[in-house]
Amino acid sequence: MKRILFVCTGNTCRSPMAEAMLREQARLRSLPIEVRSAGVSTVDGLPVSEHARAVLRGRSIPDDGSSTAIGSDSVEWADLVLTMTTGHKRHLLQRFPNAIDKTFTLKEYTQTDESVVADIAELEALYTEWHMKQALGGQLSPEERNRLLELERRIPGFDIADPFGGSLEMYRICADEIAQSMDKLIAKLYGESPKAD
Ligand SMILES: N[C@@H](Cc1ccc(OP(=O)(O)O)cc1)C(=O)O
Repeated sequence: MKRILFVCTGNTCRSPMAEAMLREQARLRSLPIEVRSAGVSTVDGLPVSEHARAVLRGRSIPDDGSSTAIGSDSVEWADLVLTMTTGHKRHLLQRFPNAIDKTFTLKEYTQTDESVVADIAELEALYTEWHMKQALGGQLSPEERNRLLELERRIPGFDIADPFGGSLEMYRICADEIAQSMDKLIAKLYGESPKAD
C-alpha cells in the first residue's frame, strides 16, 4: 500500500482536488494507494471550495472532505509527500526536515528529464546547507550562493498556481493541470502508460 499526501496552502482547492482525483483513479484501476491532503496555512474543518467541488462533480468524482492543517502525524503517515508549489515544499521541509527524501513538488516528481532531477537534488542540498549554516550564525560561501542562483535560474517552474478566488474556468484549468500530473504519477508508480485525454 502506498500512502500519498498532497499539500497546498489552504487545503480547500488544489490538494483536495488532487486527493480526490488520485483516489478515484486508484479505485478505477484497483491500485493499492491511500491518499490524504493537508494545507501549510490553514485550520482543520474548512469545506472544499465550491468551484473545486463543481469541477470534481463535472468529472464525476466524489468529494466529501474538509481541510486539515499539516502536522507531524500526516507527514509521518505518508510514504510520499507531493506539494503543489516549491514554496509549500520549502515550508514543509523547514518544519519537517526528516521528510526530505520523500517530499517533492507534484510536477517535479512526475517530470522525467534526468538533468533537471540532478539540478533539483543539488539545489535542495544547497538550501539544506544554507539553513544549517544560518542556524549556526554562518552563511553560504560566495561560490555556493552563485551556484544556488544559477540552479534557481535554470530549473523550470514546477508550481501549480493557486486558483483561490478565481473563476470556475480557472479551477478547471488548474484541475486539468493536476490531472495530467496524476496520469504521469500513476505511470511512474505502477509503470502504466499515461491515459490519452
Ligand atoms: N487566501 C486564503 C487562504 C487560502 C490560500 C490558498 C488556497 O488555495 P489552496 O487550497 O489551493 O492552497 C485556499 C485558501 C486566506 O486568505 O485565508
